[in-house]
Amino acid sequence: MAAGLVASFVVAIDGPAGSGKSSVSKEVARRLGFGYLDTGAGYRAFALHSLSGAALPELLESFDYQISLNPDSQQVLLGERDITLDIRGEVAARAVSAIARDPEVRELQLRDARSRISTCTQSGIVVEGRDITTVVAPDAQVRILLTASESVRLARRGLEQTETAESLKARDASDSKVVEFFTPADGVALVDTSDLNFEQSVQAVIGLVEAAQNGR
Ligand SMILES: Nc1ncnc2c1ncn2[C@@H]1O[C@H](COP(=O)(O)OP(=O)(O)O)[C@@H](O)[C@H]1O
Ligand SMILES: Nc1ccn([C@@H]2O[C@H](COP(=O)(O)OP(=O)(O)O)[C@@H](O)[C@H]2O)c(=O)n1
Repeated sequence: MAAGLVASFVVAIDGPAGSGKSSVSKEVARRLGFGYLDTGAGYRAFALHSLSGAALPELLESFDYQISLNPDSQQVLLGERDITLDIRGEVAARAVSAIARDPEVRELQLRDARSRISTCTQSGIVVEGRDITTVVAPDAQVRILLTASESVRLARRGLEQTETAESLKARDASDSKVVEFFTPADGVALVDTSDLNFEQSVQAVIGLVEAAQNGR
């Protein structure tokens, strides 16, 4: 375990937008009875927080953020405000990559994610984002890079209609300058979901978890 992490069994999943990280991680967590942490939600919440126009030191100081670790009911709060739906919108998507480039914001999110992992009361937790396998939980028992071809990812997002193709491509391009999530780091398993349906993707991840649990 990396310093500060005490949660029992950690499944770390990284990958670009639309690869299936959130939906697959949630379902894996449900089936295994694990907690689920969407670290992108923290960056998206900070992006909405930054729209107040305050300077960065003040934004870092006043960021009051909560997220549940329950895969069946993900509630996100900024202070008293419920931003569960707002963080998925185009406004947050357009603002988030610039925010995610700032080292102080990344440090705050790193501490936040590690603290949530360490307080998870389930037997394990699935944590997904861009730098989980490399920075947040490099010593996780299972480390996976979930990918899919760009056309497949755009089609999946198109079906959801949460973000334009241009915005998603710009976000991936900007994000990949900050952290590497197209090529697996040493010891990270690559799961390409381009030709897998949802259930096959879930099974691929569960298979890797079971192999690690059985010491294979
Ligand atoms: N392997 C898959 N096959 C088909 N659809 C998938 C698969 N994985 C995810 N999806 C669908 O694609 C959409 C985007 O997935 P999502 O989990 O939000 O990706 P990410 O969190 O990586 O951005 C969702 O509607 C999800 O149900
Ligand atoms: N571990 C993480 C998670 C998200 N992020 C940033 O937060 C944004 C939103 O992440 P997300 O996981 O909600 O995005 P999707 O993959 O769901 O589209 C990303 O575009 C990155 O800018 C990050 O930098 N590091």
